[in-house]
Amino acid sequence: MEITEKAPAKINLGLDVLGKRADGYHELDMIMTSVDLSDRITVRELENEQVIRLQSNSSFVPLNKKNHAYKAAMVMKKTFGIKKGVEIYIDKKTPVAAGLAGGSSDAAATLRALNQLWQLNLTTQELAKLGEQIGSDVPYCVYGQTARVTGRGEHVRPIDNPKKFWVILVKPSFGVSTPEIFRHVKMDKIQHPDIDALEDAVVNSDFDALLQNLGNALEAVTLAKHPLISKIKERLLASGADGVLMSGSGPTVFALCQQEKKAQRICNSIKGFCDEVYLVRML
Ligand SMILES: C[C@@](CO)(OP(=O)(O)O)[C@H](O)COP(=O)(O)OP(=O)(O)OC[C@H]1O[C@@H](n2ccc(N)nc2=O)[C@H](O)[C@@H]1O
Ligand SMILES: Nc1ncnc2c1ncn2[C@@H]1O[C@H](COP(=O)(O)OP(=O)(O)O)[C@@H](O)[C@H]1O
Repeated sequence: MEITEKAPAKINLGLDVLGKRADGYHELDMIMTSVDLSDRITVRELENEQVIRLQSNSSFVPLNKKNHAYKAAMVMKKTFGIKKGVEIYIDKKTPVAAGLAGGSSDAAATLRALNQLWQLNLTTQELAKLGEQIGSDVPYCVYGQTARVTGRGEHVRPIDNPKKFWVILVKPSFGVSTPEIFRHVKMDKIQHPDIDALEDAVVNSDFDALLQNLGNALEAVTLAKHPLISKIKERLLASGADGVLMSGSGPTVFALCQQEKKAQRICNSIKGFCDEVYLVRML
């Protein structure tokens, strides 16, 4: 038997850093949303073998136990004492180390797929709880859609039926290490976005208020190391984008648009400036 699950990329419409915790992680307050740029995870039972075997079309993902999909399978096997082997194929579409949670989403999709393959009947909440062992973004990726996410990333409150916008993703050619960006956070320098106001804007489908309240406390930290991100933001604004922001710890920048034609125009004009540009929609 073989099961395929989609692993959509996420963007952070808002990200606030509230403080550093005793365990070294940071307390966050975020509004996250998934977009229709997705990897595909296919799991297949291996006969007479207990191993977790990984394959991918991408040379950018580790094909070993460091892979988030591998970790997800290992957590499932250990937690439920499963003695079966599995082959996991990662069809990679989301750029790696981009602030789009590609690896976390692969882990979440692997949890969902193995839940079916091994007939475990786990709920979304139970899968998200298992996801905490793999990475901070995995619980959100188990839920997907749009959500307010707090704590280290383990508290996920879905926001129902938000209005869907067009999203232009612009990924510079370099990647960014999330731990390194968090290491450079100085709490007394952080600019705090208003995440309550942002949630109200999302709930009320108020596009103007949404644009006013887009904000990412990590943006200034990553910008200081990578000035090209500022240039991309300027270019997007000059091309007519209404609101632009860096996603997560970066370096991907996104722009939001209500109309497809305008989004297409902005997308075309930024393509000459940056190689990796995607026109997608909120899920
Ligand atoms: C910043 C965010 C925002 O959505 O996204 P990305 O930029 O990675 O996509 C996430 O919080 C990233 O989540 P994830 O990439 O799963 O992080 P983890 O693997 O758990 O942690 C990697 C490292 O980031 C730091 N970290 C992560 C989460 C958090 N709440 N506080 C932290 O300080 C820690 O140094 C940790 O060792
Ligand atoms: N399935 C996977 N897909 C992408 N990256 C992975 C995966 N498994 C492990 N990684 C590693 O995780 C790191 C972060 O990758 P990714 O999840 O794409 O970034 P981000 O958290 O910035 O969105 C990379 O260094 C990569 O080597």
